[in-house]
Amino acid sequence: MFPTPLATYPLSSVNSPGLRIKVCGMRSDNNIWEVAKLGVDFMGFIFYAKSPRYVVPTLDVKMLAKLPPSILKVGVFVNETTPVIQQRVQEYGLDLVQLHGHESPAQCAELRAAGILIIKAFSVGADFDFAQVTPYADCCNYFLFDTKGPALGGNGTTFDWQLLAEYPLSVPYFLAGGLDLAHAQELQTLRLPGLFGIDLNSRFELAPGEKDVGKLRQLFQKLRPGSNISSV
Ligand SMILES: O=C(O)c1ccccc1N[C@@H]1O[C@H](COP(=O)(O)O)[C@@H](O)[C@H]1O
Repeated sequence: MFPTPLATYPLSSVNSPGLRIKVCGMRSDNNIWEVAKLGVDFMGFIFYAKSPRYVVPTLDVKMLAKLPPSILKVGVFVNETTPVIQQRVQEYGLDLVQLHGHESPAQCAELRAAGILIIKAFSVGADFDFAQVTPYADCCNYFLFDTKGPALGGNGTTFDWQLLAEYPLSVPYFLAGGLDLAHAQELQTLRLPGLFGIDLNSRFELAPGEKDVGKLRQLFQKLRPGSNISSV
């Protein structure tokens, strides 16, 4: 069901056999470390200068290298050039890139040919058509479905998740857009074809880029009861 990604990353490199959890928009050392202790599977860093979560001025590359390899580091880019993405991947030791703009299938293929693993994001509105996703199926490792809104990401609003009940492809995807603690119960029972993980961002913040670790812990405890969330 999940051919490319799980072949690339053995299951043992991911903490949970259930829904994978990505926490995105991390910026500061202490906060990164505290979130790491929760047992997050993917951690996202935003390399988009117009975002309030832009990471370049605050991120310590050496600190990032100390994260356990079980936490996959995702660089989030918006309409960035291939050479810049490649440079950031090398510089920060990123495991995957999340392309959150209007990147073409050709650019995804180019990055993939360079050995880079790709999460391609799509903005979902009421009129969403999976036909726009199909050309990306052969060149991306994961998809991410976010809510269409005024900003290209980080809008903090949800979309109708049942639109994904019609998902016709085999590429696994992350559910994103305004996920909050209040969704815990719904997420526990959510069954959608291809759903691989969830992406937590602005609804778990004290300030842009500063995650509320207590609130995140509550969600982890609800989604992963009985797991040791402070094992790092
Ligand atoms: O968070 C941002 O500032 C951001 C900016 C540009 C592109 C993506 C961004 N974040 C991504 O947006 C989604 C949804 O976030 P939210 O839960 O609605 O706040 C998430 O995938 C982030 O990775």
